[in-house]
Amino acid sequence: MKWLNDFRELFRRDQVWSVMLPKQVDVNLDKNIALYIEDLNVSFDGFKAINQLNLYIKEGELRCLIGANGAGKTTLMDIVTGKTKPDSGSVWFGQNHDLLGYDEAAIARLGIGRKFQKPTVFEELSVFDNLELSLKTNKSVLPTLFARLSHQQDKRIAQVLETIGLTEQRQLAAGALSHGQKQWLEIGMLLASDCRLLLVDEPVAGMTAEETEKTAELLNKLAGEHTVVVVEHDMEFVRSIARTVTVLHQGSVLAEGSMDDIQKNKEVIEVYLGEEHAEGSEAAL
Ligand SMILES: Nc1ncnc2c1ncn2[C@@H]1O[C@H](COP(=O)(O)OP(=O)(O)OP(=O)(O)O)[C@@H](O)[C@H]1O
Repeated sequence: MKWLNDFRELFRRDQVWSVMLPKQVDVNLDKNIALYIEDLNVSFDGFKAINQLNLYIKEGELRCLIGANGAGKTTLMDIVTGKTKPDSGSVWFGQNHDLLGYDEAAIARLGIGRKFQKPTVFEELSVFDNLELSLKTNKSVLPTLFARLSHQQDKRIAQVLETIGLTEQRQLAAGALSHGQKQWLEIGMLLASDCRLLLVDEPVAGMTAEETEKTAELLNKLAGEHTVVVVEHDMEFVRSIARTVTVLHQGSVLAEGSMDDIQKNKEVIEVYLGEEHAEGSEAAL
């Protein structure tokens, strides 16, 4: 009975109809640059928080942004994610998405995700359910009503659990996780939502030494397949993950290079430790 088989196939438990799938976003990365930031300026009540800032992030790189308090790191992240609109300049994702023309939701749909310092997981829900909620599926009413997890989606969650090292905790309520595990879960939620560019704010604040080490491994693992920008104050951690470090100062890029280069940079030493340390010192950055 062919019609019965066809009917069964159509309503299979793990069936995901095309109407349920989100549209794929095309990001042109031909030039191998994920994020272009040029001549960016933002003032708050006349104070220049971002000042003629230029920054290019390569596709698949892991970049660390450092800078003293007030250097403009958070404001920069706010601009990339659409929370703050700059006074002038440009911000492009790949070569075909002018981010300044998009709102926050549209930027998230492009695959740009942010993890704030404080984890914001759904504490009552299991680790698995948190990830399921983040899957990039069509969240409009009809598909949501009929949606069931497909085999592929199940496999995707299993992959993410493996990547973030929480396979054993999959049924545990997120609220019962340690601080470090919650941070990894939140990174996993960005992965489950098919994030291509991850902006990660102070990931190791409040973590134990062991958790910090695991976080370094995780971020290193993500680079390549994802582009990762990490804002961090913990220099030890930055040294352990960064290939390229960008130092922001008064809303502009002060220096860029390997951690070794940055440590020897006279201007950076002056800014961090004051001029008296600049002479012949490789400051304890
Ligand atoms: N909405 C706002 N209104 C007024 N001033 C602001 C606003 N947002 C940021 N600023 C100011 O802009 C400057 C840059 O702030 P920002 O938070 O981007 O720095 P930061 O490098 O992230 O610092 P921190 O490491 O302390 O988080 C600061 O002097 C801050 O007070």
